[in-house]
Amino acid sequence: MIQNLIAGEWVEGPRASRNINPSDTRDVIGEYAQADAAQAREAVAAARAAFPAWSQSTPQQRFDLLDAAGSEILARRAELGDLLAREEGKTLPEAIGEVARAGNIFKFFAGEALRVGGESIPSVRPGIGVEVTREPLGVVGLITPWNFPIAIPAWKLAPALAFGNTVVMKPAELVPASAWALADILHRHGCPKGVFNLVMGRGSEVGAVLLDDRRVDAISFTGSVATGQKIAQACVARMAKFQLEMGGKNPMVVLDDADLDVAVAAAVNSGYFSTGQRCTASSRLIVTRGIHDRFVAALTERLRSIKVDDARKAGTEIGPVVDASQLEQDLAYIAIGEAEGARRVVGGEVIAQSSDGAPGHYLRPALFVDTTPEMRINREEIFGPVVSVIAVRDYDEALALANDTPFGLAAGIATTSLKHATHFKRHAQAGMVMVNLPTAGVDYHVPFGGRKGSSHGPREQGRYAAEFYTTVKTAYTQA
Ligand SMILES: NC(=O)C1=CN([C@@H]2O[C@H](COP(=O)(O)OP(=O)(O)OC[C@H]3O[C@@H](n4cnc5c(N)ncnc54)[C@H](OP(=O)(O)O)[C@@H]3O)[C@@H](O)[C@H]2O)C=CC1
Ligand SMILES: O=C(O)CCC(=O)C(=O)O
Repeated sequence: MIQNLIAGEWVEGPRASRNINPSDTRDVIGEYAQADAAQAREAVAAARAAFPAWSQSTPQQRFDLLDAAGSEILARRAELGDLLAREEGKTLPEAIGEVARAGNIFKFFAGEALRVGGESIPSVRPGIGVEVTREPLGVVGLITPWNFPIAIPAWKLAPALAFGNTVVMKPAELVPASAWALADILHRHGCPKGVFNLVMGRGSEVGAVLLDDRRVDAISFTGSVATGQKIAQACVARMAKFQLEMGGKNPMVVLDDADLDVAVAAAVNSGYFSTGQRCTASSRLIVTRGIHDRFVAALTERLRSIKVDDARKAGTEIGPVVDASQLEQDLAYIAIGEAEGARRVVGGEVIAQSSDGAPGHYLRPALFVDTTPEMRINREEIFGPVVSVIAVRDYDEALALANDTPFGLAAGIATTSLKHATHFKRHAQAGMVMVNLPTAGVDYHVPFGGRKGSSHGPREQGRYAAEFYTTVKTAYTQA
């Protein structure tokens, strides 16, 4: 059994879960310990006990740990990428890219540990000095999803540690291996006992402890809206700080003046790569009528030839869906789209096996046209390779529809018009806007997050991560 890390010790769980490869469901990656509530509480106690010393550690100590972890992750990107592709099902190049992203995130926050600063501001009263400093929060609980098994843990964990917090992390049950690799790396590089604790297990059990235990000062979560709402309620009830990154129904606008190749490439990447399982995926393509037919024809042709296969096979462009229940959700939405009167022009068929005959959760990427904004497929997050096209008259109608959603994570536009690109950047109601680029696949050193129902709390990543992982103190001194 592959163990949890609690108080610097590797510990068995009362149960174990099997980590299954979605490209070949006969392939069991390993048996991973599942912590129970009692072990989760032990992990919280360990993090609490480790906090005083870690919060007083020098920036050099934190830099050294994070920098060493980053170097190892980068050096092992091919091996860890293979593991990630095997447990989650994104393609090998995507998985290796994600591992590199995680390594770079550790390096970035190693630097941030050295840069934690403050301000000295003259008081409005004579003879008084004011200092503004940032302090760690205490114990931070990290609850992470399955779709970015190493990058999301990294972008929560690295800033938490850089700013002097101790951590209990609960990765998604479906993808324990990448999170375990992070724990192993930190442990071997001398992370002090209790500073980082890994508790793999069920959200309803292990996650629930993190939400309810008063010794946990803050929660950072990425996942579904439904779970995010539960987390918000639990944190508000005991006044814990929290940060939520949830779903998206991200629009990509394609205008008549767009470069067709650029628009199709951005749509394919945004909508279908990583099997559409990204909160930044564009699942609504809002297309003006002058380019609509050409765009749909070119996109359909590209999708007909796209290679859906084993995630780790050379040449695969789209891997499997992560598991049977997500595949069921994708198929249910395809049926809903058809029942709503949308026309499926390509894809949507289950493929039972890889090209080598391995049983997996494969789905041909689906495209709906003749859709209307009020259809459920245009309002709810599907989280699979299922995309719809909405035809519009002009830019103004496109912008209005792009913003007509309860979500606000990312929004894209394909256009050669500087006027429309500039206007869209200003008026898209989203946390991230992309011009002539996919909406998914973001940089690791700049803020990440959204508005409306997509996100709550301060931004993640880049310098802005300090807003969540520190608390500000204002000190007055009479000389
Ligand atoms: N925006 C995004 O980045 C993501 C969105 N999603 C959306 O969510 C849907 C469902 O995916 P799913 O993985 O079930 O998402 P969840 O929101 O259920 O899972 C995200 C994390 O929260 C944990 N969790 C679940 N329930 C609780 C709870 N009551 N208390 C504390 N933690 C909890 C999960 O644990 P565990 O899984 O181990 O039980 C996991 O670690 C997807 O189909 C997709 O639409 C999913 C992933 C990422
Ligand atoms: O698009 C990306 O690079 C990040 C997406 C993401 O964080 C998510 O899907 O949860």
